[in-house]
Amino acid sequence: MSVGLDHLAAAPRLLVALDFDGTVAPLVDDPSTSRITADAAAAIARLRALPATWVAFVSGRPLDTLAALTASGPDALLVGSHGVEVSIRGELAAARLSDDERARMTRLEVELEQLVAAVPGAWLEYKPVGYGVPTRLVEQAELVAPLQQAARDAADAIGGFTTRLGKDIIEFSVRDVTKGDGVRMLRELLVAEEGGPVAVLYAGDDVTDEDAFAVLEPGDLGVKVGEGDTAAAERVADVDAFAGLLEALAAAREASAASH
Ligand SMILES: O=P(O)(O)OC[C@H]1O[C@H](O[C@H]2O[C@H](CO)[C@@H](O)[C@H](O)[C@H]2O)[C@H](O)[C@@H](O)[C@@H]1O
Repeated sequence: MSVGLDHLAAAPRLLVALDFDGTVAPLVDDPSTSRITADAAAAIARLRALPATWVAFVSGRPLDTLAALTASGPDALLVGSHGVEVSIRGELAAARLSDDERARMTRLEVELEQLVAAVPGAWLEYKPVGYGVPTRLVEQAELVAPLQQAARDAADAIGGFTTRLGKDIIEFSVRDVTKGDGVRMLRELLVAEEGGPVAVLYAGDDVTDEDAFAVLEPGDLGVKVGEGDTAAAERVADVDAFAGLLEALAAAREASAASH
């Protein structure tokens, strides 16, 4: 076990904040079929059962989808839509779009629908504060870059969109909020409730997770799942390896709790 995990195992208060796709659930072609692995689910259940230990999901997924995919109960801490939507133990902070935001989304929707219709295998994800254009199933790989550029141009022409390039997806949001904002909010919430510092483990696999790694503080640990540039201090190879890390953390924290 790394020094980082030892430290987290003994931390007086611990927040385990997890990205979903590519971190606890393997990437698949159809996002509706994504499932958290049994090993990750078991480790998360063990962590949740420990004192002063909280598990949150921080995802680009819409909040309702994230809640369903993580089988979240009333105690869940969820951040969806890359930080825009929040649900704290059932208390929902949904995104209320202004008339201007709604109008810009409608304009972009029309343009994106036309663009994906012209590229076999492309389709449109309709999200509460924007759209995703998944390209995983695009039949002709050479059409992906032009599609993404045309989608980017359409969003730029309308204005006011945050663009994110993820794994086989380009996404557009009318809100400039990030997963980093979500992690910061979760930490502040727990610090206020518990009256003391909270160590954070954040894990993620994609570029959007770098916003969360960027808000980590001394005593926290960032874990990058898979390849790619990262500011995270640790890296594991894949979803299964990360489930192993969660299991090791759960075991070490159980031992730490038993010794106090
Ligand atoms: O922040 P995350 O929990 O990682 O969610 C980010 C996006 O995840 C989904 O797309 C990704 O997973 C899909 C299913 O495995 C995969 O087909 C796609 O290539 C990945 O980019 C989801 O569809 C998006 O809406 C999320 O924003």
